[in-house]
Amino acid sequence: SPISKVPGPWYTRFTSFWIKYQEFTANRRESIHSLHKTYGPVVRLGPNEVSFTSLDAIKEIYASGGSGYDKTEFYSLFKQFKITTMFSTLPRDEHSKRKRIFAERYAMTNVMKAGPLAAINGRAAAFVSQCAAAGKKSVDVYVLLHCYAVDCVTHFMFSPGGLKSLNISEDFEIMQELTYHQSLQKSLLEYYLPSLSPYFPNFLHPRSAPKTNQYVLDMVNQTAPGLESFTLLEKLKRKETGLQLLQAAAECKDHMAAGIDTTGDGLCFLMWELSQPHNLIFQQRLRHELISASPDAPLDSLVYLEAVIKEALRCSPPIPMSLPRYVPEGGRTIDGYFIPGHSIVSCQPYTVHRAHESVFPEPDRFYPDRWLDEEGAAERNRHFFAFAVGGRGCTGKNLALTEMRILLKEVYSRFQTTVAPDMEGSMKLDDQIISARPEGQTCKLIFTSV
Ligand code: HEM
Repeated sequence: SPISKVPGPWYTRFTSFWIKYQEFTANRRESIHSLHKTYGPVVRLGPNEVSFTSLDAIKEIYASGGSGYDKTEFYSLFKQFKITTMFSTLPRDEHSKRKRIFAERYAMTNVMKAGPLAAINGRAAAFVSQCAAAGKKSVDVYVLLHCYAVDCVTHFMFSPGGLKSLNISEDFEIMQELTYHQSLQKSLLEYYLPSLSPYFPNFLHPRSAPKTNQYVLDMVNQTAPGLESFTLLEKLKRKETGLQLLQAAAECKDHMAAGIDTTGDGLCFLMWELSQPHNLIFQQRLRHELISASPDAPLDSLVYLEAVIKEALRCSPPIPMSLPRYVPEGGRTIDGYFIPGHSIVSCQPYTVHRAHESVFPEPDRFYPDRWLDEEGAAERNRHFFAFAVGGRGCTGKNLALTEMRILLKEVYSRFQTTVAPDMEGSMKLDDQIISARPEGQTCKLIFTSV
């Protein structure tokens, strides 16, 4: 195979066992990263799989023809209620039809309407009041940020039926169900051994989420009028979308899952970084900008706030792993290598953000100020891959960024955060199927009023 000419360990010419083993042991991301350090921008992961890091490869794989190459069956793992959603649709033509339904709801013009903003501001205020109430005691922001993220996304989809997991214990249980699970190996077993899956004993199946399922079905089946006009569900229930109720429910559940760990973990890594003693200087710069900005200044015009957000998502992208795609029929030449049709190709945000030292010097260092320099700004933005790119890039990007901006403004214009003395959990990236979360699933900080 022409893939045997691609650099990589000799055994990857003959077997995909090595990369599957890395996947099962939650080492796929780190292993691919170290292969790129050894072999350069193109590496062979198996007889039929290659990983890339260059901008040209990103454009070809994810943005050629608008949406890039088709997704692989890996994404079938993300079906909801056994139904294929926009995220788990593999062919790009089918995907773009489905995407048209969502585009207007996730556009900045809709996210910035008074309704969604009031909901996000309300949840940010609930977050801040819990931090203030803790006084000198530590606050586990890992928990509260997951509550914040699930509250915001459910308000966006179902208002006035959004969750209040920051305040209501039944809603808190839904957040817990979505956040605390260990399904990496179980999901991979289903993916690699689908025909055996019906015979697996119960403990080998990924944990179900009965409370979440019931909540989403209740929201979708409710017939009483009153769904706010900006909500996703209001759009999905319209006849012209052609969606059955269960399809609408599957999409909503998918967006709920897509919107909780990503935004929650992204904010958690960010606040953790800003709370390190050697990074308090960046926190001070952020606070200075927030306090001195005019109250009417749009949040996306605050350059230091943007720099902090981008730097956190660059260092610890919530979806840091390979986004696999099939090379189209006939094969394609990518970064100078001919790759046959139906081979699997991918780039992983974690490595794209670290492999180009001329664009991001000292790539492992959290250094928001790098985003302020006008020189090289275009290159940095082009290499920013946390939300992916092209037609299959993140649909919820505008919502996620708005949630992040509002929460950070509320927190850092009021408090200084520092690492709590009783913080013992590990903040190492712990890989899940495609996303990664803090290993200890806890992040204790002290909030001191300023
Ligand atoms: C910081 C927060 C977030 C990050 C870093 C992020 C990142 C990403 C990435 C990298 C992808 C592409 C995945 C792939 O191709 O395999 C993606 C897709 C997606 N994201 Fe996000 N996401 C975030 C928040 C959200 C939120 C809040 C929502 C919705 C409420 C959302 C909904 C989606 C959906 C529906 C897709 C699938 C798009 C498609 O197939 O066309 N995301 N996201």
